Amino acid sequence: MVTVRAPATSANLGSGFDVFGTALSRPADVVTVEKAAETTIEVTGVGAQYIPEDPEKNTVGAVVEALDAPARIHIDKGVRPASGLGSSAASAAGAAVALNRLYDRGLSRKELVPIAAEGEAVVSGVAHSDNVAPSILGGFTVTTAEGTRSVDAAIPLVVCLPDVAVSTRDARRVVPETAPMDDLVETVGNAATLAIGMCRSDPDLVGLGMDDPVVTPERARLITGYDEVRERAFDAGATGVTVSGAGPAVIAACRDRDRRRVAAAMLDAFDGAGIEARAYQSRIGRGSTILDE
Ligand SMILES: Nc1ncnc2c1ncn2[C@@H]1O[C@H](COP(=O)(O)OP(=O)(O)OP(=O)(O)O)[C@@H](O)[C@H]1O
Ligand SMILES: N[C@@H](CCO)C(=O)O
Repeated sequence: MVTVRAPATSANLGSGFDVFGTALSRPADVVTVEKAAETTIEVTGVGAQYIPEDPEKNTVGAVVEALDAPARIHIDKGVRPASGLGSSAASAAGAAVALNRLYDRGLSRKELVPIAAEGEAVVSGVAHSDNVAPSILGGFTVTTAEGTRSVDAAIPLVVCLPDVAVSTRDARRVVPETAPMDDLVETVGNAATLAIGMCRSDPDLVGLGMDDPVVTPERARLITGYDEVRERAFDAGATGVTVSGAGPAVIAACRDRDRRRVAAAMLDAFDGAGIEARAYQSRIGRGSTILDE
């Protein structure tokens, strides 16, 4: 038996659509696997009632197939589904790390990234790796067709999750098919700024680089209260604010001393819009961890 804690993640960070991701220090899924002749999946925890236990429909089923590793699997969800916090990816990442160990497949963490991404194709139609990569590797990750690069960074984050669901599949439908050259230039500049900020663990540069003129404005429309939440977070000291993943969670970078104030301001703004929410005072964290074997 192997048990793995797989963290929530935030993809995109504004300027890095389908490329950037960060592991969050909290929340997390806990995935336990045991060898079995046939694969079965049991899901408990936050939002478990919305998650299929059929291996064909759960992200973990695709990982089992890819590793040829049938197992009895228990997923204890800490990451709510359809949150923008890489819920589907956390389970897939945890299963990939756990099954690799259970069956002694000997794959490196980086080699497990495309395997876990197969699970994302099951739910969103695209095997994007920007959530599974940080959930497996930890830190700040950059994923391209050439593979994944990662760096540890110490950046305080606040993630505010409203009590509404947005599916990644739906949120991908509003992404523009093309972008004007000016927007492309702005996005490249922001993404490069953010990457330098991560390498220097500088929350000001990271926040500055989180702006995105192409994808985020379209997705923000799906989140009631987004503009107010963003403004209030900046007023409270956030250095950057954007949609987390496909939403509806909103993520802010800040300094340690401002984290509580930013969290309170974001919650208050959602409350003003009539939306219940919860805030995670988080930071960039480590990747999947084997808890027990
Ligand atoms: N193991 C799993 N954990 C969570 N959701 C799962 C899992 N397997 C299948 N799903 C399905 O995936 C969907 C949630 O995934 P989705 O990508 O929409 O949200 P998310 O992972 O929280 O968001 P994002 O990718 O934007 O961070 C739900 O429909 C859920 O039923
Ligand atoms: N990059 C993906 C992440 C989903 O969490 C998207 O934004 O659709």
